[in-house]
Amino acid sequence: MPSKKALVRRPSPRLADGLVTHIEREKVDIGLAGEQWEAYVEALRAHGWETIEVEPADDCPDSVFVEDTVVMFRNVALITRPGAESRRAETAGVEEAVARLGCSVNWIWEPGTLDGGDVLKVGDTVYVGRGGRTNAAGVQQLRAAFEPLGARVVAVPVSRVLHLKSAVTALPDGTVIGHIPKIDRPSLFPGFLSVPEESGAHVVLLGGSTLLMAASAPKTAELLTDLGHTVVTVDISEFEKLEGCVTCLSVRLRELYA
Ligand SMILES: NC(=O)NCCC[C@H](N)C(=O)O
Repeated sequence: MPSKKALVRRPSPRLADGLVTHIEREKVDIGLAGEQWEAYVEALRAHGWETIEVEPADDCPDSVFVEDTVVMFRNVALITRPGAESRRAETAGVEEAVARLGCSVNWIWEPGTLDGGDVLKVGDTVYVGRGGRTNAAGVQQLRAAFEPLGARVVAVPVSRVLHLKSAVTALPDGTVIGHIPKIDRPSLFPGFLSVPEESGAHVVLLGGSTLLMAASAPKTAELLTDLGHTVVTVDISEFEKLEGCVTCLSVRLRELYA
């Protein structure tokens, strides 16, 4: 039976100092962020996910965005080397957490850089965004780690947003969804559905046809509901101010070998 475990990481008290690259900095309400994080974790739990808290990294403002620090393929955890130097200290605690879960651990090495937010898995196809955070060496190392396990790694350019998954994610049937103005090459994705809002491009697959989405994309929620999906929404406004989205607040572990 597939495991439904998800890694999450409590926000740092320094969250408000998190990086912003493609948007204007706005004041983050740290108290509200904490409440929104609890509600996000509760939404995962309510849909059958066992959440595992990675040791907090209070000195790392962006540590709540745990998805960027590790990429899973089957039972292999590829610990990243984040493109932003200020985020590199985040990986140690995550490495410990995945090792404890029995994952086989592999690493991105210098000069490679790669953020988990740049990796979108659709079945055995692994799309990797080559952009501001992930470099060519990082893409090569991802290929070397996952292609021998049966992955087909497809590199795609990303220039308009922080990460590939800021622009596109995928529905349970494999359809890639995205907001066209934010995508460099929509034609690279077979089975593409355009959505009306930028944050509508971000879905977490909770199981079956249930999707977790940000409350900031009501038109897309309506569109996806009309296509027969069940949409669960959470308000993540404080994380969106730091270019975070629903995907980056957890790492879903579906194929643990245990
Ligand atoms: N995967 C993601 O979408 N991560 C969001 C990271 C946001 C953080 N402020 C950063 O710039 O690294």
